[in-house]
Amino acid sequence: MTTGATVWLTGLPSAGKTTIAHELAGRLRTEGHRVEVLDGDEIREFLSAGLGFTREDRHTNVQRIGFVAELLARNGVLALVPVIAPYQDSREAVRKRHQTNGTAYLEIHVATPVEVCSERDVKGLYAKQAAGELTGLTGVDDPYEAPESPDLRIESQNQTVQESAASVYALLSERGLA
Ligand SMILES: Nc1ncnc2c1ncn2[C@@H]1O[C@H](COP(=O)(O)OS(=O)(=O)O)[C@@H](OP(=O)(O)O)[C@H]1O
Ligand SMILES: Nc1ncnc2c1ncn2[C@@H]1O[C@H](COP(=O)(O)OP(=O)(O)O)[C@@H](O)[C@H]1O
Repeated sequence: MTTGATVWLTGLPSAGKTTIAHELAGRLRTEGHRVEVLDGDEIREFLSAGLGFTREDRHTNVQRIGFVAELLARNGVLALVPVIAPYQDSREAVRKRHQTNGTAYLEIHVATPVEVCSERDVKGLYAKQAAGELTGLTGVDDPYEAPESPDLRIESQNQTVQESAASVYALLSERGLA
């Protein structure tokens, strides 16, 4: 069985987490790795149905995803997790769960500045917030606690999608995980 790992991509809405995860997943699958992308939106439709965006609900969401990712990773899957995870203590709890089980865990900060994210505005959330139709948007009127020492920081505004995905791939390779 190949070695699994959780690769958590944290960052603001529209930072590029999902795009990088899918680009990387394609490359890893081509090479024969077993890969799952635990997409935030999908998880919220099923595993976390009914949860909102309060601090408590976001924490619960992140712990559930961390639990599933660890199970997958422990069984040889590369679990790619493009989920905001705005709170340091939530992310730390997920890291600890992996550590306790001896499962590899990488934290990638997709550190695209909020100005760039709000211009990309893939889902129109920044526009909605600006129009007063939405409150509690991460990075605008809700907290985002940036990781202090992630395993990798990606400045997606200065790179192509392929370059960003390649930098995560390089890290996995360096750690003997790809
Ligand atoms: N208020 C608010 N704040 C932040 N994000 C919001 C909000 N409302 C809806 N969304 C959309 O929900 C998507 C999934 O969020 P996550 O599960 O990744 O968030 S969290 O970790 O539980 O905070 C998240 O997906 P991404 O854009 O892919 O990051 C958002 O598009
Ligand atoms: N280097 C890059 N990495 C990732 N996305 C990028 C990059 N450069 C531009 N983009 C664009 O930014 C947008 C990011 O959207 P998405 O991946 O849905 O963000 P998130 O999942 O963080 O909300 C996409 O339209 C993508 O094509």
